[in-house]
Amino acid sequence: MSLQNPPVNSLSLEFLTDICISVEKLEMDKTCRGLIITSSLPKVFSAGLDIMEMYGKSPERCGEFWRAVQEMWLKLYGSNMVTIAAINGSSPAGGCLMSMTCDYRIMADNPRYSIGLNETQLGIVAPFWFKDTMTNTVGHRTTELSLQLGQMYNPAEALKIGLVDQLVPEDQVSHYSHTNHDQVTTPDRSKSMMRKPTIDKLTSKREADIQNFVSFITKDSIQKSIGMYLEMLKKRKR
Ligand SMILES: CC/C=C\C/C=C/CCC/C=C/CC(=O)SCCNC(=O)CCNC(=O)[C@H](O)C(C)(C)COP(=O)(O)OP(=O)(O)OC[C@H]1O[C@@H](n2cnc3c(N)ncnc32)[C@H](O)[C@@H]1OP(=O)(O)O
Repeated sequence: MSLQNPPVNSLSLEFLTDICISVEKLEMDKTCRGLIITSSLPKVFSAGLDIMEMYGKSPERCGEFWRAVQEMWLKLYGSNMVTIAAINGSSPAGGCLMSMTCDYRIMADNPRYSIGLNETQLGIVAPFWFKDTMTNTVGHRTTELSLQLGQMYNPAEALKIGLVDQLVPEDQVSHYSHTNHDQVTTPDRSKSMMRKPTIDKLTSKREADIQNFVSFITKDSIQKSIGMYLEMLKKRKR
């Protein structure tokens, strides 16, 4: 599955819905042995959630958006397929979350790229299931530090903390993803055993999580922070 939503593969409601439909189709295809997620765009795996979906939108729309974010996570984290993230560009926030849902992460060894949960930099708190996914990937202490600082990691740092499993030359990300994938032929039942408690936690609190998101994101102070962050993104470009 090659992500293609220019300019930066931001995860809008529409794009998330497309991703969920694609994953669902693959999940039902008995001939499909697994999934490699990568990006068709240069330099960016995914810029994370589409910030415009969280800025100036109605509570109803925000709720619909958040349900789609949850759905993407539930489908990928709970997938019966062997999943590999072939991270061929930067992957902040929701992009990092998406790659952490996979069984294995291969990243292009380009020091210009970065990956991490940077929500704190936007003035927002990472939701509990983002935090749980990171804890399951890199451990409690690293997650605590990482979330408090909104830390982004270059590939070498990401490998060191275990946020990615392997670094490869930029032009060989696809090759290594397929080679690794071929070595794992059957999805292991230990995957669902390890992930079930985290998945059950969100499933049981799904509606409350949507309500929390909507009331948090529509607050004037949070809208102001997001607006300032958007301005900063645009200025940085010039
Ligand atoms: C009680 C509490 C309960 C619940 C809590 C609720 C919680 C809220 C949780 C919300 C969770 C959020 C997770 C997220 O994913 S938020 C998104 C975070 N993403 C980022 O911060 C990424 C920002 N982008 C970048 O760093 C760079 O763009 C990137 C490195 C990805 C690529 O750099 P490049 O130089 O190639 O491109 P740019 O010139 O920067 O960008 C091109 C245009 O794209 C726009 N852009 C970038 N990122 C986004 C985005 N995520 N959403 C929307 N638009 C984005 C950027 O502004 C440029 O636009 P133009 O200037 O061309 O118009």
